[in-house]
Amino acid sequence: MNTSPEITPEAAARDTAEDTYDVIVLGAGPVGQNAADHARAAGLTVAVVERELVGGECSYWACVPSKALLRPVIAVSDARRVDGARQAVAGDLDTARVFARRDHYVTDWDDAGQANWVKSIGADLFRGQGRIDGPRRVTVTASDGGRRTLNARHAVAIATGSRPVLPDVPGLEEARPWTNREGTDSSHVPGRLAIVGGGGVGVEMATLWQGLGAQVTLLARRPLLPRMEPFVGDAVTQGLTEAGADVRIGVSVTGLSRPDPAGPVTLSLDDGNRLEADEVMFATGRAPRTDDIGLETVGLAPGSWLDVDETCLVREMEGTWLYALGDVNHRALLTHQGKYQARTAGDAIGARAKGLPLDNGPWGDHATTADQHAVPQVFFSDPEAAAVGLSAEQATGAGHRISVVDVDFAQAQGANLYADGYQGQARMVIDLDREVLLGVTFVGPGVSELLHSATVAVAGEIPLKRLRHAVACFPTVSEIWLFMLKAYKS
Ligand SMILES: Cc1cc2nc3c(=O)[nH]c(=O)nc-3n(C[C@H](O)[C@H](O)[C@H](O)COP(=O)(O)OP(=O)(O)OC[C@H]3O[C@@H](n4cnc5c(N)ncnc54)[C@H](O)[C@@H]3O)c2cc1C
Ligand SMILES: NC(=O)c1ccc[n+]([C@@H]2O[C@H](COP(=O)([O-])OP(=O)(O)OC[C@H]3O[C@@H](n4cnc5c(N)ncnc54)[C@H](O)[C@@H]3O)[C@@H](O)[C@H]2O)c1
Repeated sequence: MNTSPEITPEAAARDTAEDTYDVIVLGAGPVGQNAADHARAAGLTVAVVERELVGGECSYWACVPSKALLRPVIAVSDARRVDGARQAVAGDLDTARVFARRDHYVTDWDDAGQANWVKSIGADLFRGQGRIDGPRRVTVTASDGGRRTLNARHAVAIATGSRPVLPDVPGLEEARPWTNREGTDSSHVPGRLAIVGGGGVGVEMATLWQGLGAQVTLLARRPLLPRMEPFVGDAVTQGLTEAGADVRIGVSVTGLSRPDPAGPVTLSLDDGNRLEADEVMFATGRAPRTDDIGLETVGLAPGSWLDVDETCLVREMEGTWLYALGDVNHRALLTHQGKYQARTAGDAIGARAKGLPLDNGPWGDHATTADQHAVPQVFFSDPEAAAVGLSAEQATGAGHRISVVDVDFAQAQGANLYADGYQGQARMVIDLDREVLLGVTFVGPGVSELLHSATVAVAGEIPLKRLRHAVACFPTVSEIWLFMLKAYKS
């Protein structure tokens, strides 16, 4: 792991002058990196501050390792759905190779490659804890205590991400629970794993660890994946159950105990039951990493999510200098959406710095309009879950007059050729006043790669009348579009 400080006390003492950059980016996750890239492309000087690993949670303890671990699990499952191939995958997963694959994709938690990339775009990397110290000013404290002050001519972009939130239940500390970190960096399969929380992290972790051979119990207060259409959670619950996991809905943990640190952990549940496991993981949501970044020095509440406008400027701030990108603005806790915000804001910072007019009306170059209308999301569960835009409930809640079209994938021959007895469902939510799509949801094997077609249709506000002319190839899973559009017309 490369976390060595680049600012030694000697270096700090040598360089007493304060450094001034056009833009300072706090946090070098995928979002901070994209903001830096676009600000550099606009010809601005950029300092990037990172306290842990360049690449952020996404590269080392979230998206990348989880998908590297999930892919073998889902690949085997997919093969088992195809007669003739099923017979060739009779054995267990080679967990050592699966973990080695993960280690490859996280570059053994060494960030040298990504740090070099930051330098290659002409930005300066400062390793240490960044804190805002009044308007347009950031101090960086390295792990050896060296301090440096950076001034920003034009902008400070906060891209410090989020951390897991654990419920305040008795025995939490003694239980030494896993979070997304241990759930993605462990190289040992626990015999019994209890996972608390039925959102994206809980569902993917249950899929993954059950697939790797643990006996998983997933404890969720509400039906799984509650932000998606209800049929998604039902299908994913069925998939997990068929894989051998014990999925319990409507259950909360009231206490934990692990008297022997080397022994099992016991969970007390609000239904009166107790559950013994070798490890317990909490996947109960996220909090912004804004508690120790000096927000109080500019009149903002430490630890708060940061409310932003369409260019990602923090709303409660005077002037046009403070931006909040990615998880910290709570728009959509997704890497791709944070990167979209970073590209947009980076370009807006460039335009503002040059005094150019902003193109920040709906769908303009400097507006994150898709955050409101067309956020795509894939959960790599088995079956996969994919959605973009609004669910039927969200659309109705937002005051749209809608029509809902539900179609079973079994109708599409392409789906059946993809997986024998393909089980999956699709839904379109249509704005009846404009005859465009407000949202699309798919659940089924392989639907992750189908989602972008729906994202294009929703973001492009393509009239359904025109969508009919976008012909899906025979025989592909995409033929579902034909059946959805036909069901709407009839
Ligand atoms: C298990 C899991 C799986 C996920 N899978 C997916 C997925 O498949 N697809 C997807 O789109 N999203 C996924 N997500 C969500 C995704 O990880 C986040 O949305 C994404 O990491 C946000 O990027 P970011 O750059 O805002 O924050 P981060 O990736 O968290 O990066 C922030 C960086 O800022 C640094 N930092 C924080 N404070 C300071 C400071 N004061 N000074 C200097 N540096 C600081 C941190 O060290 C970190 O490197 C997943 C999340 C989890 C937990
Ligand atoms: N493939 C992907 O794109 C992907 C994968 C994983 C996570 N993510 C993103 O990361 C973010 C964090 O995911 P997450 O699953 O940690 O959070 P989440 O907020 O999506 O889900 C947490 C769940 O835990 C439940 N919960 C909260 N407190 C609880 C308690 N005490 N006991 C039982 N249940 C409790 C909540 O009701 C909620 O359903 C999400 O926004 C998600 O979209 C994305």
